Amino acid sequence: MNHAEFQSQVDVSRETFERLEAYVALLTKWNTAINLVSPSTISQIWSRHILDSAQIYGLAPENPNIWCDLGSGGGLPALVVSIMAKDIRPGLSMTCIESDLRKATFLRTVARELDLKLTVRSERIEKAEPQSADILSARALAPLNALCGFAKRHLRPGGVAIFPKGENYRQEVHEALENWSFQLDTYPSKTHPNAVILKIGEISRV
Ligand SMILES: C[S@@+](CC[C@H](N)C(=O)[O-])C[C@H]1O[C@@H](n2cnc3c(N)ncnc32)[C@H](O)[C@@H]1O
Repeated sequence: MNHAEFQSQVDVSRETFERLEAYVALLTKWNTAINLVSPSTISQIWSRHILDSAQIYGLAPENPNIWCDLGSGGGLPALVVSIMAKDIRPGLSMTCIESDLRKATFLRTVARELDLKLTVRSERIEKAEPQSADILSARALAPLNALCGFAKRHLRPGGVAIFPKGENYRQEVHEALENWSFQLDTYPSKTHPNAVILKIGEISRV
């Protein structure tokens, strides 16, 4: 995908697009050794992964300071968000919690090469020190019920969680509401016809 094609979907500067290209090159290179994304999706990496993550950034409230991404894997959406924020929200600091040591090394390598304000905690989400994040994200990590428990630990009061979900999201919301109450906004995904992005706040146990 070139800058003009990407720009037609998400408004980013040429410098930001070039950083995204550098990230895609590293992800593609490392993916031969570590399974960061499914190898079958590498040929559609821009639509399946980069645009999919970029739309999460687009739903973030104005001026967050602390963004925490859980189960970051190969950096989706954490690295995409961090790259997009670099010039326009320089105050944003990203923390990734990723227990797999090799993936954590990849995240740190990209952050260093692209000079991103990003910290990696290679530990379990359940054990990591509470992050008091303004925004929490998690892509392809766990059912919503479990994500609400993670959010309770790592989101500050008044913070917002952004979770992309597949077509079974209604069932996940139904199950989560047995244990949690929350405020929910649902946005259609721009990259998958039946997928959505859930934006959740005011999470508390029922
Ligand atoms: C399916 S991958 C998704 C990765 C990335 N978010 C994406 O969308 O491509 C889930 C990731 O979460 C990490 N993970 C799963 N459970 C975890 C836990 N309890 N604490 C920390 N990391 C965890 C795994 O190591 C894996 O890298």
